[in-house]
Amino acid sequence: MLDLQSVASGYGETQVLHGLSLRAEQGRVLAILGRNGAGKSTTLKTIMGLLPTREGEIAFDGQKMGRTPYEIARMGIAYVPETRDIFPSLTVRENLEITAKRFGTKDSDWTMERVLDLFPRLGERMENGGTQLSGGEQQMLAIARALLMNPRLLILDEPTEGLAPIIVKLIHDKLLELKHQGLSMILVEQNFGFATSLADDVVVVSKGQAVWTGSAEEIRADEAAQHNWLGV
Ligand SMILES: Nc1ncnc2c1ncn2[C@@H]1O[C@H](COP(=O)(O)OP(=O)(O)OP(=O)(O)O)[C@@H](O)[C@H]1O
Repeated sequence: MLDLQSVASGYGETQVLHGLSLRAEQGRVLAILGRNGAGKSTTLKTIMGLLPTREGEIAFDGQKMGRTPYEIARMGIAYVPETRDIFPSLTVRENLEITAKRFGTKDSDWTMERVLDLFPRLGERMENGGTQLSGGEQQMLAIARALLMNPRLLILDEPTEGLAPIIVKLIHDKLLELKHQGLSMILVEQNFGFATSLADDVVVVSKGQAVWTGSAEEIRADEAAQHNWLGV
C-alpha cells in the first residue's frame, strides 16, 4: 500500500534518513520502532510531505506520492503528529466540524456520530476548548479528527506519549477496534508492549536506515534484536 524506496531526507544540512526502505501493507498495522533520534518521526514527516524527499521514492497504492501535505491527505493518508496539533482556541465541536466539512462527503464512512460512538468522552466535552482538555482527551480528539478525513491509511506518531496507563489502555483498545474494522495503520511508538500488541509487522530504524524487518510476534520473541536495536 505504502512503499518507501531508499529514501533520504533531513533538516537543512543535517541528513537524517540514509536510504530508508519500508512497506506498509493494506489492512495491516506496521510499527516503526527504534531508539531516540533514530529517525522515526522524520520518516513520518517525510511521508506526509512536511519534509522533502531528497532521494528515493515514496509510492501510495503504486502511485507516486503527492508533494504537499494537502495533496497527500487527499490521497487518503491521515496523520496524527506527536504534538497532536488540535486547534487550542476552538472547541471540540469546532475542531471536528472543520475537518468534517473540509474532507467529508455525503458518502463518508466516518461521520461525527461515528467518531463520537468511538470516543463517547469527546461527546461530553463538545463545548470545551482545546486547552481545557486532558492529554488523553486531546489525543482522542486528534485521532477523531484524523478519522473524519476518511483515511485509507492512518499514521500515528507516539500516540501514548505523556498519557496515564489507564488512558494508554483506552487508546490501545480503540486502535485495536479500528484495526479489526480493517483500517491500515502505521505507528511510531516508544512503548514496546503497546506497539507490538497492536502491530502485525515491525520495522526497526537505526541511524536513518531499516535494520530489522519482521512480524510483531518475531520481535517479541527475539531478545537479541530488542537488546541490539531498542535497548529493551
Ligand atoms: N527540526 C529539526 N531540525 C534539525 N534536526 C532535527 C529536527 N528534528 C529532529 N532532528 C534530528 O533528527 C534526528 C532524528 O530525529 P527524529 O525525531 O526523527 O527521531 P525519532 O526516531 O523520532 O526519535 P524520538 O523518539 O527522540 O523522537 C535527531 O538527531 C534529531 O536531533
